[in-house]
Amino acid sequence: MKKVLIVGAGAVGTSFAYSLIHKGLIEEIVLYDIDEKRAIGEALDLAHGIYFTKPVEIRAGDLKEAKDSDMVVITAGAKQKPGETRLQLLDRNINIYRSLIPEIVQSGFNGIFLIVTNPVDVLTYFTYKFSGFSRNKVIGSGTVLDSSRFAYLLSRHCDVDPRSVNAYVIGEHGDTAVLAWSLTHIGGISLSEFCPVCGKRCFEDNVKEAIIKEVRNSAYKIIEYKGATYYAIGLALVNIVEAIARDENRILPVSIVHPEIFGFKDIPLSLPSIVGRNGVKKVLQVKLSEEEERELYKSAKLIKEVIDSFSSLSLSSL
Ligand SMILES: NC(=O)C1=CN([C@@H]2O[C@H](COP(=O)(O)OP(=O)(O)OC[C@H]3O[C@@H](n4cnc5c(N)ncnc54)[C@H](O)[C@@H]3O)[C@@H](O)[C@H]2O)C=CC1
Ligand SMILES: CC(=O)C(=O)O
Repeated sequence: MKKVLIVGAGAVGTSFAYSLIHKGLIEEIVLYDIDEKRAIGEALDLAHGIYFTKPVEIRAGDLKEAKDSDMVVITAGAKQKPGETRLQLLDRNINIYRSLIPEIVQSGFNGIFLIVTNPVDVLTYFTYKFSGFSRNKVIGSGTVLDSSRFAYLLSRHCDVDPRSVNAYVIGEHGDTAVLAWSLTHIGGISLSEFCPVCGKRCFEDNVKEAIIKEVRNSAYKIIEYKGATYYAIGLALVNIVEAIARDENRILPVSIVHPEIFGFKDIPLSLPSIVGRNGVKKVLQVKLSEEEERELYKSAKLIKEVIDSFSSLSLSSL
């Protein structure tokens, strides 16, 4: 892949850029921020480190740079204050997207959007609507980060490397995120079979509930302690970009706008999906437990309600 434009050179945008320059996947990285000086300063700081990484050109630029970019990754916008939900950011961040997306499309951009700004699912939906792009080319980072948090916690409980844990969080990247225990495997063994192998019997005693709570509350805790989350999402974004750049067909729980889920039309949420050069190639039909299905329904219903309450307002300005 040749060129990536990062829109928003704040903590998330620059953590992503910092992780990306170590990979040697991209020839050119351009940082754009409404705060022009910030973008120039961050690009220079990163560029001075290229001596120690892989060859890449990194510089600041404007939105016209989208024209020949393969991907535009959008991290611009407000972040949560301590205690604030992701959905509470929508009325601020929708206005940014309403102006950014048409400008990016008008540049002639024809690549893949990767949406990161919160609430990520709802903004993935509005990017899809504002851009007119096909569903597979408008991707939200979705629950890729939540899934890595889930795998990390399981790896610590089960005393195995997180990379040997296959775990998915699906649905909303938010308070209704669904931990899909029934899809979880460790070294190819389902969790219920792994427990007796391990012998610690740690999934008795409400440990499951504690893990669900910890995954859903991770962002709140980190924001309370240090103001924002950015390193893990930066790495998660590199994982998604790598799957696209190398046409890997990697299975990732990214968010796209699904034509219909539970009878709700045009619903953005995350399900395990095959990701390659053209974005999402296929969404997997996963078999969930009844409880997980109920939780996923709740997640879809909430997203639908939020979209409906903003739709007339936001789409009328197109
Ligand atoms: N999807 C996910 O898993 C995650 C999403 N996030 C979200 O990412 C977003 C960014 O977070 P941070 O980087 O920590 O915030 P930040 O405040 O450090 O950076 C945001 C940047 O956006 C820029 N910006 C604002 N309006 C703009 C516009 N119209 N055009 C270009 N740039 C503009 C600001 O100048 C600032 O540099 C937040 O919405 C946050 O909630 C954060 C972590 C994980
Ligand atoms: C902020 C955010 O969305 C996260 O860290 O999950």
